[in-house]
Amino acid sequence: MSTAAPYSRELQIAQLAVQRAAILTKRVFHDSAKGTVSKSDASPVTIGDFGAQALIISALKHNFPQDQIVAEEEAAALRSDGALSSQIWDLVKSTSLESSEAEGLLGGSVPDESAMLDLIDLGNSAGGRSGRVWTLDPIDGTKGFLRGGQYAVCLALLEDGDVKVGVIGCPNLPVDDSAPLTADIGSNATDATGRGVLFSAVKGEGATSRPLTVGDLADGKKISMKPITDLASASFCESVEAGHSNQSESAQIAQKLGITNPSVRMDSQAKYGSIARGAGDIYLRLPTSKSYQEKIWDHAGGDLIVREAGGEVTDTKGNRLDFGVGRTLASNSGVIAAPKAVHAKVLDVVQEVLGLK
Ligand SMILES: Nc1ncnc2c1ncn2[C@@H]1O[C@H](COP(=O)(O)O)[C@@H](OP(=O)(O)O)[C@H]1O
Ligand SMILES: [Mg+2]
Ligand SMILES: [Mg+2]
Ligand SMILES: [Mg+2]
Repeated sequence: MSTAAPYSRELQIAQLAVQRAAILTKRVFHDSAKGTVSKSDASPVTIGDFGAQALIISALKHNFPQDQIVAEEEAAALRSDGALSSQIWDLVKSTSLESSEAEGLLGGSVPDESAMLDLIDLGNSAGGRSGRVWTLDPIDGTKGFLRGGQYAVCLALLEDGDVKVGVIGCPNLPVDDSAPLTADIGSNATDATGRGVLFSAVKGEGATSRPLTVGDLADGKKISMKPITDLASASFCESVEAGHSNQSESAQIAQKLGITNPSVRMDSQAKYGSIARGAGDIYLRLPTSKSYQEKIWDHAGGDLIVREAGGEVTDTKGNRLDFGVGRTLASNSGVIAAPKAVHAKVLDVVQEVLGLK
């Protein structure tokens, strides 16, 4: 008797749902009006974020009605702004996958505008340590999305707090896994021909990459981190936003490690995907304040994809990221992702520079 690969249905639905949402975000990306509004924390959100969240939750609800969902956005601002809501509805109702069979697997289109708002709000679960919880970032790196840099559509499944499936769609990354991490990957990297990558991982099954929008889902190629012996030639990446990660501490760390290349600054979980496929080596995210708690949707997919590609991911204290404490990584501080062979060395220098030892 043959048994299906673990989580194969969850993986397939997550990949199709991310592909469909990326069709929507790309449409918005090429539109001059992105319907940007400012959230209560002064961060931006666009009609692309809301639309992508509605489409992905619709697919999850159809396939896994019992599962909890922890998603970044909520519909409150749309319920009090009919014009914004109808702009999003125009996008959502007119975005579908080319294959009608695939559309059928996702449950087809969202019935109406009011159902769309309710779907967006289904992402309000508190998360936690028990049961199945999907975590969704419809557009990660909204600032990158707005400036024409990197962004990612991110979906992951947690079971009892442990990441089992991670899928990250990066419309602006080069398809070629060996394309080096250079500064221009971070900016003016629009989704021209040859761009758009879908990273996936299932716990214990490895990580893959494939073109985001063309070809068969089964075409994924195994990816792995670059074996690295000499840190002098390593490349490291970090946020574009200095408010999200301390860039002067990271420069000191790089110098102490003997890294000679300047950091590559790029938005979103495209950083995790890039190091997982060996285009870069190290991802540092150093806290800028004691009070900010990282969000689980900003890290769950990337954490699994990097670990399945042969990497280690911890916080600055050396602890694994704990996705089971709620909507945030309340018990962690920052992120250090690196190939297994050098992670301890990198962590040691991080702790020295941050005064943690
Ligand atoms: N002060 C802060 N410190 C760390 N991360 C922050 C932050 N303020 C916002 N963020 C998060 O940083 C994410 C982007 O990550 P990066 O800097 O790696 O591109 C944002 O995701 P969204 O763009 O989905 O809101 C947001 O959740
Ligand atoms: Mg946001
Ligand atoms: Mg995010
Ligand atoms: Mg987001």
